[in-house]
Amino acid sequence: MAVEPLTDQEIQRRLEQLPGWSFADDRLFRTYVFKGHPQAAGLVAEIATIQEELAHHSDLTLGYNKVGVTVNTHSVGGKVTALDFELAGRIEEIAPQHGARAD
Ligand SMILES: C[C@H](O)[C@H](O)[C@H]1CNC2=NC(N)=NC(=O)C2=N1
Repeated sequence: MAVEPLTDQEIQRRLEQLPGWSFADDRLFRTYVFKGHPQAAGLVAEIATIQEELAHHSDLTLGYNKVGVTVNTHSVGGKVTALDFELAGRIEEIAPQHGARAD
């Protein structure tokens, strides 16, 4: 499957379906906040599994009770593609199960 950078217009359209996610500097990003560290780390572990399944990987930061997710597509020079939205959507589906809330 050929993957191509999305236009800014298409990115904005897709972002409307992903509350909490932002776009800047050719990246999609979001921060989740948790009750404590085990919950935050649990989300990171499940994201890692999804990323292996999709063969698409975000940059993750794990703090005490926060997880930061940043993603773009390296193979097109670091632009946002449909693959980034697919990963973001998958993360949104599972984050509530870890007690995630908005930053
Ligand atoms: C071979 C492997 O699927 C590729 O290197 C994948 C791995 N994960 C990736 N992740 C991201 N974010 N962008 C990529 O282009 C990418 N490429």
